[in-house]
Amino acid sequence: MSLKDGNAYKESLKTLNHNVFAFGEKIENVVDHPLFSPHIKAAALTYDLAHDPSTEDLVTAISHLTGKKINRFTHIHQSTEDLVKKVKMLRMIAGKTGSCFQRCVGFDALNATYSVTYEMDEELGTDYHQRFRNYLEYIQDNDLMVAGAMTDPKGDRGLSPGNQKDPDMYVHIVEKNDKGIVIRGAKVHQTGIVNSHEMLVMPTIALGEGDKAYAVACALPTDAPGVVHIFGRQTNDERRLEGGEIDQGNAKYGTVGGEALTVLENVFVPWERVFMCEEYQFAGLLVERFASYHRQNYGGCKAGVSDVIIGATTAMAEYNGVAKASHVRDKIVEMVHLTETLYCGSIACSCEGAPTPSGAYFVNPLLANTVKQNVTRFIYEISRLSHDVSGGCIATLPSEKDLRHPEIGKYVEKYFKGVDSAPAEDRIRMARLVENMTGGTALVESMHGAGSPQAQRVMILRQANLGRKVKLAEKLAGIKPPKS
Ligand SMILES: Cc1cc2nc3c(=O)[nH]c(=O)nc-3n(C[C@H](O)[C@H](O)[C@H](O)COP(=O)(O)OP(=O)(O)OC[C@H]3O[C@@H](n4cnc5c(N)ncnc54)[C@H](O)[C@@H]3O)c2cc1C
Repeated sequence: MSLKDGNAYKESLKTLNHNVFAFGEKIENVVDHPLFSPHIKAAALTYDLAHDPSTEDLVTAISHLTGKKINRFTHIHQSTEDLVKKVKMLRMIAGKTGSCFQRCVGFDALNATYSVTYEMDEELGTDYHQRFRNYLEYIQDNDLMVAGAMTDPKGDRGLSPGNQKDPDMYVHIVEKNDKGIVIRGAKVHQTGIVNSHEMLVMPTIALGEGDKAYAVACALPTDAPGVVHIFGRQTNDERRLEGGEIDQGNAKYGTVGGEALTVLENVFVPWERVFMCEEYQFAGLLVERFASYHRQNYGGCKAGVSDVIIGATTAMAEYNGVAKASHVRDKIVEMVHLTETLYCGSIACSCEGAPTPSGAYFVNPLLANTVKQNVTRFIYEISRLSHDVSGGCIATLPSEKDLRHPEIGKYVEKYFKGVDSAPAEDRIRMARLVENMTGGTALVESMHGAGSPQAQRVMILRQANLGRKVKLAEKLAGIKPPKS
């Protein structure tokens, strides 16, 4: 099958029979629904750009399984060049959407599961890797969008999965039979899942022997029987239902990815789609590998999003007549500096990547975790600077309906005008874009997406090799190692 374009992707979603709820209603057609369509357009762009001669080098790759041209979002990294191209692709697409286009989670889940199943088989004599390769070929050949389903609801965070009062707080295996397994529980914050074809389930945390029922990795269609998706609310999402476009800020592509709570109510998964079944010893490795790939992304996509925020902030400074003020220029420089620092980290962790035993390339995990740690701070600072320069109107503007109103529209236009050369509507549109990209849901994604800050600090400490650093210091200080 050939590479899908955006339209073919959207049409393919219409054939899904999935169980999606939003605002207390069952949604029959997510593709044409105003709540979902911005997210779907963002994902569709990842399909269209594979056909654009100016972007196809980044957005396509050659499958190492089949030798066919595939969408990069279904590719297994074969070199550090592939890792670098991933980051460049994410920045390029985010610059066009100004929001999340959702496909990196599944991309990272595919890469992590690929290498970890290989290592499991080597150590345990299982046959998960070949199963996974068959699944991957199916995904690549049909150019499918895969959601990466890691995060469990977790209930009481102070208790392990098996000690929760409600066992469903982590996805677990409730039955094994000759045909497959039955799983139960839920995954939360699932980016793009209502417009994905498949979901790849992974454990959330490292597990001990007592929790082996929770050691499960498997793939299932998003419309499998027993799967229910409950779409999450976002800041100002009801503006999509009002008609008009200015008040949405980014009417075409929305905010963040469109996340859902996905309930798995006794879902059957055939053995050919099961890639971990009780091998608790490998849960931690799968989590860490996925997390590092995912943290690599953030200096790519967030740099692309920041490019748009910097552009919007610069434009606001011009509309306000303050673009030449030295403090404003300095704040814009700081925004650029923070953005490029994020990008440097993502490029560096890619260049410093190395092959895993499976042959798939993995990022440098210390640098990848450092990037994501920076994102939890820098995007907040970039947004703060944007708020500073743009002015209070990003929080107080009247609605588009007031702007268009026959009686009072003239006042909105008159009193929200800045410099004479720019129409008031341009200033209002840009202010709404800043509002959309720098507040609420958009900010929280930078904090918790790909794991909360402490999760990165744990990985940073583990990777930091403090012993080597102590030895460097001891040598210079003239401290002799103890005689053995
Ligand atoms: C916009 C967005 C998109 C996302 N997309 C996806 C996705 O596509 N797929 C997916 O699988 N996940 C996704 N996530 C989930 C993301 O990985 C989680 O939000 C993140 O791992 C944090 O988990 P949590 O939200 O349950 O917060 P919590 O784990 O509750 O964290 C809250 C605080 O509690 C602390 N904490 C948690 N547990 C402990 C503990 N045991 N001891 C001490 N402190 C603790 C944390 O460090 C943090 O400071 C997404 C999240 C967001 C916000």
